[in-house]
Amino acid sequence: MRCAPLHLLLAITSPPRPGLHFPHEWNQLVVRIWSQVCYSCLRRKAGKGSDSSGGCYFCSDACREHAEGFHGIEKNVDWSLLDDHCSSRGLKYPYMVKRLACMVMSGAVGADCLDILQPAHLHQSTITEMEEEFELLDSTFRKAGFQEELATFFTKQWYINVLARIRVNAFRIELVASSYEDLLSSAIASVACDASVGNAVYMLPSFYNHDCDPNTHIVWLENADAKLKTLRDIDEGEELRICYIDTSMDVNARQKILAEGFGFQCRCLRCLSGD
Ligand SMILES: C[S@@+](CC[C@H](N)C(=O)[O-])C[C@H]1O[C@@H](n2cnc3c(N)ncnc32)[C@H](O)[C@@H]1O
Repeated sequence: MRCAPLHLLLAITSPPRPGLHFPHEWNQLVVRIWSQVCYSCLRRKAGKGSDSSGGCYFCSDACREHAEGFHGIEKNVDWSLLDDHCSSRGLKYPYMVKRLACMVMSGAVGADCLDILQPAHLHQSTITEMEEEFELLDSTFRKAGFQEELATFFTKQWYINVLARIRVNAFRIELVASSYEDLLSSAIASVACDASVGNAVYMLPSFYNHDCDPNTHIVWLENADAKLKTLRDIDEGEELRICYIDTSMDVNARQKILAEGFGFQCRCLRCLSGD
């Protein structure tokens, strides 16, 4: 998790303040977890709505068009083995690699589109797990007849490289409820799927470093469009930093989570002062 949960309360009780806006089109990858949100942009389904695209809800024609290429591939594949694998282990990121592979096959993005992002440092045991996941995804695609489309890019190394970048740079998206009914639905969803409606990798926000006393935070109100808001006045030239974890923990707990979850030793001023 990369943003402190505090933003949920702030956003409900105060009107949105102007901030830097990262529109949905800037996302390389958005994957939903909760089915009650738009397949493409993660906007919450209004009322009962209708699933008119093979059980998938799209909030607008624009979203349907945006997803046309990768959805066209995804709906022709039997994902049950991957679903079993991920749900039994609580994994979400393999779904992002799967989505990226479908986007590459449909020509929406290049296979190297995430290469600019910093990868996670991986232990050999993690690489072995990723190799097994690759085999599973590869055979799933092949069973569905996508051999030719995979041939140009889909290798074990590609899978590991992409997943290593997603692990460090993906945001967990929690949408703010806009009505009491929504709030109830969110509560149910949070029990069922860990409060998040999806995950996304954004290009520019991936370059923000972490700080245990951040000067900005990222919020989502309606969909996967992200806003960067300041938490205090920012001096000219000051680096914008967000927090990747819950910063209410003590320095040892924070360092442990950042080392184990993100693979780095935090060198922010708060940590350096031992606070
Ligand atoms: C999402 S990336 C941030 C952008 C990255 N610095 C870059 O140049 O692309 C996260 C990585 O940045 C580095 N990083 C971020 N915040 C840090 C901090 N407070 N202390 C030390 N390293 C940090 C770590 O290597 C971490 O894995």
